[in-house]
Amino acid sequence: MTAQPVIQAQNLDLTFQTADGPVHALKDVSLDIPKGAFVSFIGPSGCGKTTFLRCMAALEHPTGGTLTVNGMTPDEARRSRAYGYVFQAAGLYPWRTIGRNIALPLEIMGYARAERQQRIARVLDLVELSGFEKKFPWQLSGGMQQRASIARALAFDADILLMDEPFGALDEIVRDRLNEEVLRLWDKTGKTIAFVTHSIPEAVYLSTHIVVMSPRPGRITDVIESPLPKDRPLDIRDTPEFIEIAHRVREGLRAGYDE
Ligand SMILES: Nc1ncnc2c1ncn2[C@@H]1O[C@H](COP(=O)(O)OP(=O)(O)OP(=O)(O)O)[C@@H](O)[C@H]1O
Repeated sequence: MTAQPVIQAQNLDLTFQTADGPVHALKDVSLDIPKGAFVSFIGPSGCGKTTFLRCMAALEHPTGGTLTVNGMTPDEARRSRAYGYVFQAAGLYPWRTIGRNIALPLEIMGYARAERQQRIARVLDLVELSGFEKKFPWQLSGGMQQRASIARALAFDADILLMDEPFGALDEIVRDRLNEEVLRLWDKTGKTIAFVTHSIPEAVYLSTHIVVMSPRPGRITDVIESPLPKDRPLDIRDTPEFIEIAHRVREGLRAGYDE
């Protein structure tokens, strides 16, 4: 990885203290994420993918090692709104319209009304939800709600987007479409994206870098730099190059299980 890292983890360690004893969630995790990369984290349940993402967002605090986000501590990065965060569930407030859901972080940050309106229109256009501003979340399909939640994360124009299994709950056809849309969005905006998934095809289709993790304790076992071109139609998944990368990811996951 040659470009200046936007996220840099060195020997990161995190142990949760629980009633049942310590849980070693991350062990000796070192990773550089270059600017503009699309990095997927894949690994079995409990290997620390979400915990790692939450560390980047300053929602968890490592018990060892160092982590910088845009050259700052995660706490500083959070205060300077360096990232947007998209959760597993869309997490929209049901009593607010889509527009007012997107407006909420902008209101908290003190943007004036005209600026808020401009930004809402721009991000709704980016996720192809123009015209849905006045709808309530329950009037939208699951996929549309997830797009609205991405729009909310994009509204304050952070350089980094942290996405925790955003499409896990959706059917495959909708997921395919949203995968295409996220790639288009990434290409258009040049953001750095860290993306957690359980799906090998999703990880391979989306990423410039695939980080394979293994559990107990959670650590990185492989980082695969994708040779696939940036322009990726969905049927790239049938090419030998794609299948070869998927195979390497699967082998990495299997190795983690066998240890
Ligand atoms: N707040 C917490 N307190 C105690 N243990 C935790 C906490 N958060 C996570 N863990 C534990 O840390 C480990 C890693 O959890 P994490 O949610 O990061 O895994 P994951 O790879 O994202 O899993 P999944 O794919 O199921 O979402 C697990 O053993 C989990 O039980």
